[in-house]
Amino acid sequence: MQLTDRKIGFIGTGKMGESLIRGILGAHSEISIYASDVYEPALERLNKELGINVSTENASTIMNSDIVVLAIKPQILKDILAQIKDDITSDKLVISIAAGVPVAAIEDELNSDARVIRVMPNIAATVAEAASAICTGTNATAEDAEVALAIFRSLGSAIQIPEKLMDAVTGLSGSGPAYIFPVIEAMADGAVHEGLDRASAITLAAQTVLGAAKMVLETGMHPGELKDMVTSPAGTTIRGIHTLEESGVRAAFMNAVIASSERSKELGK
Ligand SMILES: NC(=O)C1=CN([C@@H]2O[C@H](COP(=O)(O)OP(=O)(O)OC[C@H]3O[C@@H](n4cnc5c(N)ncnc54)[C@H](O)[C@@H]3O)[C@@H](O)[C@H]2O)C=CC1
Ligand SMILES: O=C(O)[C@@H]1CCC=N1
Repeated sequence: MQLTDRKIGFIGTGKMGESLIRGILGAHSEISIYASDVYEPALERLNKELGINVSTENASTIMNSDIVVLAIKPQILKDILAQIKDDITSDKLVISIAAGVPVAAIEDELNSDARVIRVMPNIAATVAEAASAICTGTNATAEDAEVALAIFRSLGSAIQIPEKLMDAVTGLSGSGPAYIFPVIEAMADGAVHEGLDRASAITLAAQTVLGAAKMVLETGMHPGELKDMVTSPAGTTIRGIHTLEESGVRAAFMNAVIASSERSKELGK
């Protein structure tokens, strides 16, 4: 299966649509991308910067594409599906990235033979480091799942999961970059407090998060074991860890993931 033979269309070129387009072009510069949005200045900018085909007509994007990515807000998805229903023929694969919206709710708005896949990517697709999960709808074939996995693996990592776990993934990796950006900023703030310049502090904080993540992924070791490798008896790190534990940092992060997952469930109702 050659991804580069497929034409990919985006309905919605906001933050996530643009992130995915940039990521895909970074991985496969020769792929044909079509995109539509109601906001013309964004389309013009993307056409100028990335050379993609743009239109204010969703029907035009769909007509030109084999794969149609729905990158619009969950709250307007139903209305847009009603508008594009008859343009989505069974030869097209529909990929929805809308948080919370179940595949069945999308299928209900389209013709009965529509091939639908639901994906939860994240904003790090922009730099080909997204963490994505996919699940398939009633008519999506095994090849469709392979195509979706190939697209999202070219933007980072991607796994296939049962749909009932999509809300958990949304709370974890879909929203997760936004939990970590303030962590990087706050760690840098601490070093600025101690006299380091802002730019160096942000670079060191970000590289520290990147390096820690890479160690978890590449060594396969448990994060707790890796933490112990840094923590010398009566050293500096255990002092910092003690302070974090006193602040309830673990409960705070667990609660963030749980709250976000709950919101994803609400969006699906
Ligand atoms: N921002 C993120 O990090 C992530 C977002 N998502 C999902 O991606 C989807 C898009 O989210 P964002 O990009 O953050 O929102 P956004 O608001 O930045 O982008 C939505 C875009 O849809 C466009 N739009 C509105 N009406 C339209 C219409 N009738 N036809 C075509 N385009 C139309 C808007 O002009 C806007 O550019 C949402 O469903 C969200 O749940 C999923 C994972 C991560
Ligand atoms: O905040 C949101 O609703 C979207 C979905 C996951 C990340 N951003």
